[in-house]
Amino acid sequence: MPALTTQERDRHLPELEAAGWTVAEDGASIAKTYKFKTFPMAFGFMTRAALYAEKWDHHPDWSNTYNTVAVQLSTHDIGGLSDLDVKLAKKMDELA
Ligand SMILES: C[C@H](O)[C@H](O)[C@H]1CNC2=NC(N)=NC(=O)C2=N1
Repeated sequence: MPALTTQERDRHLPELEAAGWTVAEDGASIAKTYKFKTFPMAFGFMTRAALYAEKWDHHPDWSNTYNTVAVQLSTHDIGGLSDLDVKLAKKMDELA
């Protein structure tokens, strides 16, 4: 999985930032914290996202506290961002 090119970063990252994702200072990951009304809603979101993570063999670094899910996405194999991070970020926004 290749790293996003400069042009791809310029195309995708502003859109993700507008949707509430923040790009890490080193540019190697993106993060977003989702807040739900209840724990079952937070856990339901994680369950749905987990099915895509497994299907795409691309897994989030995330944590859950009650109704909050903090997500960090990065492509560990390359130590940076790839298409899969953009794809999973968009899917998570769709599922939230
Ligand atoms: C062998 C397997 O394809 C890799 O370990 C996958 C699994 N899930 C992964 N998830 C993430 N976020 N980054 C990876 O590089 C990655 N690699």
